[in-house]
Amino acid sequence: MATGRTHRPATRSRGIPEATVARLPLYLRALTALSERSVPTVSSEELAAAAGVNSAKLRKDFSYLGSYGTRGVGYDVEYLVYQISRELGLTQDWPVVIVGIGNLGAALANYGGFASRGFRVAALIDADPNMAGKPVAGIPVQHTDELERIIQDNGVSIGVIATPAGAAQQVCDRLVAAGVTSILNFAPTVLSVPDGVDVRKVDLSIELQILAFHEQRKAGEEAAGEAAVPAAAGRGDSADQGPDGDVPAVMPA
Ligand SMILES: NC(=O)c1ccc[n+]([C@@H]2O[C@H](COP(=O)([O-])OP(=O)(O)OC[C@H]3O[C@@H](n4cnc5c(N)ncnc54)[C@H](O)[C@@H]3O)[C@@H](O)[C@H]2O)c1
Repeated sequence: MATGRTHRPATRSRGIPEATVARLPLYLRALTALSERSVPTVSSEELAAAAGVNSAKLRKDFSYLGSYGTRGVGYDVEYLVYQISRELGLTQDWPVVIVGIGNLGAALANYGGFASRGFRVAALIDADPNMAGKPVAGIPVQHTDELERIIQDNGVSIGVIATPAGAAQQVCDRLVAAGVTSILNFAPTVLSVPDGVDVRKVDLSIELQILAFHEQRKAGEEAAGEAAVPAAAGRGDSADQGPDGDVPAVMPA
């Protein structure tokens, strides 16, 4: 999915630009696949192709990590997995709470990809008293009355909001007051948060709208009988993957 920006400045820890941070998960996903196939080294071109990123951009991104590869050999896959995981803070376990366990919240709770990437679902929280105690993905749903205690007991710093839009700001305020400093917001609303709290917004309908824009443009070009537009000039090697180039589907908060 595609990344926009958080409420943090464009440049963050140790001078790594936000756009580079947004691409690190793409490299990590490609590198993990190579690691699972026991591939020891990879060239910047191969890795860039696997991650869907331009290779010059990849080399620049890795230079921020102090990783330059070896000429004629490429990058050491296992070391890069470690380096990127460390940079992203994935070498530690992150307890996450999901608030709003409807269709989307339940689907997220059932998604195995969080745990395998170090994000443990510590609790599922919903305002519906009829859901309290019912297991979703093997975890009993807890009532919102318990929200503050759950956050504190589990040392949760990351919250996922999957409530209706009208409830999202209030849920956000409670999460922040209880100590959450990073929020992944699926509700179609703009959240306001104090300084120091990062919000990332996921909106699949916006991604579809961007694709619709490109579809419309392609149709227009065909109708005008124009010569085929090279991929890099038309939708771009990155423009079709998100607002910030080759980055995942999360929008600015
Ligand atoms: N970002 C995306 O791409 C995307 C995709 C699908 C849905 N959504 C959004 O995700 C949200 C959830 O969608 P859904 O289909 O799962 O809805 P849903 O109605 O199935 O579930 C919402 C859940 O939130 C709970 N809830 C309501 N108010 C609450 C509160 N104050 N505190 C805690 N829980 C509360 C409800 O009891 C319900 O269980 C909606 O805002 C929807 O627009 C976003």
